[in-house]
Amino acid sequence: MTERILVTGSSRGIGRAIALRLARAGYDLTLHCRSGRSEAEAVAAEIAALGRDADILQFDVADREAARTQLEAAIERHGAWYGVVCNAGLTRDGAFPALEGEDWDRVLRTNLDGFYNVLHPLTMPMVRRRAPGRIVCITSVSGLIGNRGQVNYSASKAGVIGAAKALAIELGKRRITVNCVAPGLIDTAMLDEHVPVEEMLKMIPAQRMGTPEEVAGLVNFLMSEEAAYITRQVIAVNGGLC
Ligand SMILES: NC(=O)C1=CN([C@@H]2O[C@H](COP(=O)(O)OP(=O)(O)OC[C@H]3O[C@@H](n4cnc5c(N)ncnc54)[C@H](O)[C@@H]3O)[C@@H](O)[C@H]2O)C=CC1
Ligand SMILES: CC(C)c1ccc(C(=O)O)c(O)c1O
Repeated sequence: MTERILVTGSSRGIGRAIALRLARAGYDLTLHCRSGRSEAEAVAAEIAALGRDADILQFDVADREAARTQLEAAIERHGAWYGVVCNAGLTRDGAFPALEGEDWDRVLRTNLDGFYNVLHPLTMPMVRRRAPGRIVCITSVSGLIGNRGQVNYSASKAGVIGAAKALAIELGKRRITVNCVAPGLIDTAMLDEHVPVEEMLKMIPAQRMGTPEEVAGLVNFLMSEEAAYITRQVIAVNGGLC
């Protein structure tokens, strides 16, 4: 049977590129969105045109109950996933003195709690498959070195890196790898208006933004059999930014 991979936040941007890349590599997909149902359906149609299957889940990753209910129901339908890409995430940028509690909470609830809310219901079913598995978390250069105006976001992504490294230890013996991909500045429609793109370009040796497809290529490799001995790592895709 074809292996199936869940990609959260795959209706657009980096998540969409990852889903399409994985479909081209021969996997079936579970797409996921919060509100962009019609965009997710368009991605599913592209995947069907590639000859692969795609179903769609819709929930807020910050909503623990909704995530568990939907994920457990999907496992009932098609069994545990071979792979999971925790990609859904958001920014609410602002200089720290001006950062509202709401901006802190929203970013931490989505990016860090989302790790628990999505992966906790899936991990034991993955273990019970008694087969290799793959977990990839999309973090950020912000989680590695911090970034001005992103105290909340940097904390959330650094938290995910710590969580992923710990989970990699717990799952290592089960042949389930857990890695982080840390993109730098990637050209998506949703780059926060506060991100000083021109300033950042000066610090990037490659002198350009990355593309979602360049992130997707690495995720595809980490999903492959060839990557079985790579776990507990954070791999950057950032044009040399750090
Ligand atoms: N664009 C960039 O320069 C960089 C992006 N990243 C990370 O890459 C990932 C994807 O980002 P992009 O594609 O650029 O952004 P995007 O905004 O285009 O895509 C994010 C996706 O996550 C979903 N999402 C956000 N909050 C959600 C929630 N509470 N529940 C369910 N889904 C939710 C959105 O609906 C969207 O589909 C994020 O984790 C982001 O932090 C990391 C480094 C750089
Ligand atoms: C500082 C990093 C490169 C960054 C910048 C902007 C966004 C965004 O607006 O989504 C990110 O997610 C980042 O990780």
